[in-house]
Amino acid sequence: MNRQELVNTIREKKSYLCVGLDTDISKIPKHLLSHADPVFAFNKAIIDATKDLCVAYKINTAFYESLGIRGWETLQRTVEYIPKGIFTIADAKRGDIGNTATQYAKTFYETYAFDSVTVAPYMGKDSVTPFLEFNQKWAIVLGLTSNEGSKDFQLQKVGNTYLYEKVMKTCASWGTVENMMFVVGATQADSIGHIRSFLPDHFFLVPGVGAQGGSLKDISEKGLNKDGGLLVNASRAVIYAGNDENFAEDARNSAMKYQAEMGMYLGNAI
Ligand SMILES: O=C(O)c1cc(=O)[nH]c(=O)n1[C@@H]1O[C@H](COP(=O)(O)O)[C@@H](O)[C@H]1O
Repeated sequence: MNRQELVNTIREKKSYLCVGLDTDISKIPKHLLSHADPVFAFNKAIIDATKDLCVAYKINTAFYESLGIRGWETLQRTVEYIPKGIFTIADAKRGDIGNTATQYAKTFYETYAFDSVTVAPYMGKDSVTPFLEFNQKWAIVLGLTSNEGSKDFQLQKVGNTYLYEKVMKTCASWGTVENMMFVVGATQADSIGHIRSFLPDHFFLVPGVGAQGGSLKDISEKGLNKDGGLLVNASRAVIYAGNDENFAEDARNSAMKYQAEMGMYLGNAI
């Protein structure tokens, strides 16, 4: 999917919600366990219940890889089930030397046909640029992450500048606003305005609302740009909003609350 199509979808749906399919087989309602592929049965119901409210789905590959070959089959079924016109993210956080990075890019862009993959930039230019060489595909580079450990490296200063800022500016120079996005955690609301000042046009993938406590209001007020420019992810807060026969309806109600709030913020911004 290209940038303009994503922006149009955000405008049409009045939403920048990304639903995170971090589906843990031990957390899905027990009645689904009799299905041939219980995780897919769960994902299918969640997608059916939320597809009109969100503009992206993020599949965290760890939850699938941990199940071995069955997990990869579920991942494939799930990504193929996501309706065309909804942006797909393989949250795989890959990062390796050039020829290996190219294989990772092919895995997620070609074999599984995702629009994008999350990339850890620690190994530098030749670990990131292979993800930029595919038409209408996106590298989503870790910028300032939502977790406690972001203090260990990202929020250390190199000279007068935070390391995350140096990394984001350097990575941005390798790509364009058409093939690169950045992860900025919703728990980093104090910094998102500053990040927007030096990256005015990039899309940010913002995880950390819901279970991690980030404020949708704060990050929206500081992070939205004229094109939307945000994909705000909620995983557990949507997919595990309920845990019985009504789980899909509960997920829909949770997604609807986020979408309604986003509609309000978008109204002022784009
Ligand atoms: O790249 C990510 O998606 C990511 C980056 C980050 O800084 N923080 C973060 O939580 N994530 C992912 O976003 C999702 C958050 O899930 P919930 O906290 O359940 O909404 C998980 O899949 C995390 O792996």
